[in-house]
Amino acid sequence: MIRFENITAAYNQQIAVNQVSFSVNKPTIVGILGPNGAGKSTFLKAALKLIPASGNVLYQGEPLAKNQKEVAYVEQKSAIDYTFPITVSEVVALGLYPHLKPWQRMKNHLEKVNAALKAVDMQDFSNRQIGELSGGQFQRVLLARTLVQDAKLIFLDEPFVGIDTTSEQIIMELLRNLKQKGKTIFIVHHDLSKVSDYFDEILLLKQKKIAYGPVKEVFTSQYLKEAYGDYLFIGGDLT
Ligand SMILES: Nc1ncnc2c1ncn2[C@@H]1O[C@H](COP(=O)(O)OP(=O)(O)OP(=O)(O)O)[C@@H](O)[C@H]1O
Repeated sequence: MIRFENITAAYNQQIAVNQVSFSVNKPTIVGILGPNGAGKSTFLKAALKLIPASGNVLYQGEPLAKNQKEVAYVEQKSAIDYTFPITVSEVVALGLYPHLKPWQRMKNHLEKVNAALKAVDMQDFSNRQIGELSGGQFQRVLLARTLVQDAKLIFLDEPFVGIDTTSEQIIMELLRNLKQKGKTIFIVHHDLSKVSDYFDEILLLKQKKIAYGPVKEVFTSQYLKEAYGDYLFIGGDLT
């Protein structure tokens, strides 16, 4: 379904992601894990060609670039300008623009935006400025933008940083529903305690691929030691 081939990226000639290849063959929730600076965010940006990179991404056998409509990407929160004067419903509507034709009626568009806001339990905030939201509320709005886009492939960079447990549960439940509907979701994540709960498969990264596969096969002390070194302690069984 989707194949990443030799994804490589560098900053100032310093390699950040080195020849990463793997395939996902069915709707899956994929966790991208690794220590600070491992190249997790860079891998997403390189795969989506948001930064100069080499390698290929094939979706259904075709270059992903030919299927831009099927890609939704939510960047790390720190990369977003909260002071930009835009309302919640306007942010969500941005997800529709790749699909919206000029003659399509506004009403339809508003219905979709409202339905997506309802799905993330943010319907009461539609006219708020984004600068007036909490971190978790804002993350839910970004997810609503992804929902209206109706993309097959969803890439989320650290969606749970700084958000409360309720928001995290709402988002995870939504992502599981999206998987049931045939979507594949990639999540850069750093909290190792939730791995078995959240993900079907994981990519363990430390510049190069340490391992990719089902959680049971990859979330092992041997691979974790390779990625994180000797000092990692999670406690109890890993899976
Ligand atoms: N814009 C940039 N310019 C130069 N170097 C960068 C840039 N962005 C990232 N790097 C470097 O590339 C490497 C990978 O960074 P990246 O942000 O992809 O890691 P990460 O695994 O997402 O880290 P974290 O868990 O800390 O968010 C790091 O050494 C980082 O310092």
